[in-house]
Amino acid sequence: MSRDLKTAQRWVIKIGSSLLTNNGQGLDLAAIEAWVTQILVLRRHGIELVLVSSGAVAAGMERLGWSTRPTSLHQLQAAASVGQAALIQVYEDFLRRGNVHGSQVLLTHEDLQDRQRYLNARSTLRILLEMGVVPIINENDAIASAEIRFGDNDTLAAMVANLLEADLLVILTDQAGLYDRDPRHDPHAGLLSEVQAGDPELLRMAGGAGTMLGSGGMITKVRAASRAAQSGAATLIAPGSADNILLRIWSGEEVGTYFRPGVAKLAARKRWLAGQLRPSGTLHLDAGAVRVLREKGSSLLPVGITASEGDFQRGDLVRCVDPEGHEVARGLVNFAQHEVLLRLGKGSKALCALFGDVDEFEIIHRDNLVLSSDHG
Ligand SMILES: Nc1ncnc2c1ncn2[C@@H]1O[C@H](COP(=O)(O)OP(=O)(O)O)[C@@H](O)[C@H]1O
Ligand SMILES: N[C@@H](CCC(=O)OP(=O)(O)O)C(=O)O
Repeated sequence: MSRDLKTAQRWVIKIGSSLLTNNGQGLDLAAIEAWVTQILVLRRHGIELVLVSSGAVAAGMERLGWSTRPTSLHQLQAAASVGQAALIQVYEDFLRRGNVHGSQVLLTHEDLQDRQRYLNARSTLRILLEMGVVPIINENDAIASAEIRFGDNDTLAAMVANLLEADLLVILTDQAGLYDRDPRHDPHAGLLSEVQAGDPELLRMAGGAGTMLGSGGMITKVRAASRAAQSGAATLIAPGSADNILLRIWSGEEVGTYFRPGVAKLAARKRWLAGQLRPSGTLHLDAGAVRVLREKGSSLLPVGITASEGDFQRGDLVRCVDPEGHEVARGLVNFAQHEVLLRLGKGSKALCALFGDVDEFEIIHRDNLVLSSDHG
């Protein structure tokens, strides 16, 4: 069966507005407690979890005593700003029961478009996961203007799944999954158990938001599944209010709609990386570096680099060539050209002597490195 979720190590879980609120009147604390309790169990099973949570506007409206959702952007932003604090507090309180910390990460579209900010967000999230923290992500509503908004959190969650190369994107919503037509409008709608991410037919089945609370509806979820598949993640759209839903997903129960990513994760990831950008520089490697890259799949360290050409910045794509000038790999650099030049050929001791306590040695991390034979 293709729903082999036991091997999924890194999950992004998106909880939608339609689920998080008590009919728009503040947050549904009992529901949040139930998800966090399951998240704590999953963590004990070694799963890394990132939450993408909506609910800031609804929580803010309650705190401010507003009974109807404002229409002006600035009022919505003000409500989100007040509510975001409440939202994080609620998650943190429940997580603390399991001795786990939550952290707040607020993103705008621009943060993930700009390569440098993209890499910074990626590094921070990775460190948080290494530390065992559960990052809780939302759109930075207070400052996001119309042009730089994600708008719905489905898109944001898919981009986070790409960013972290998650294995699984779980989109919890107020329906049992994706139906062949909107079940709110047609009682004969049939639930789809398993589909292929990126199948254009699915977009015709998916409609807009079901309630005033949600934004995006199923269309943005179906698109999110295609986007997540680009870096090899499977997506599951599942009923967030069903009992123990996250644990049932983990145990392999066939709930919700499963979107097969189509290609193997590594192949997808490599195609994604290789197709992303044009190389803006070249790193010349010595024979030892070429060997460990090829044979061990190692990260590229400064010690194996003999020369660096081009005008690249942190996050840019560069080519890596062997002593004969043949391309052996491509990857995203952690340093700009002038910083690479300072590090050329240096081992960790020399780097520490120069830069003090260094926490990032790799010029290209192995997850950001694609051997040239892999992408043809
Ligand atoms: N084909 C479909 N299958 C299931 N739900 C659909 C479909 N088309 C539209 N919808 C609507 O999408 C809604 C979920 O999206 P949305 O309201 O944005 O929720 P969320 O806040 O969880 O993102 C459902 O309540 C449903 O009415
Ligand atoms: N960022 C907004 C939520 C946006 C939103 O409603 O998205 P969705 O849950 O996809 O319908 C908030 O926290 O209120």
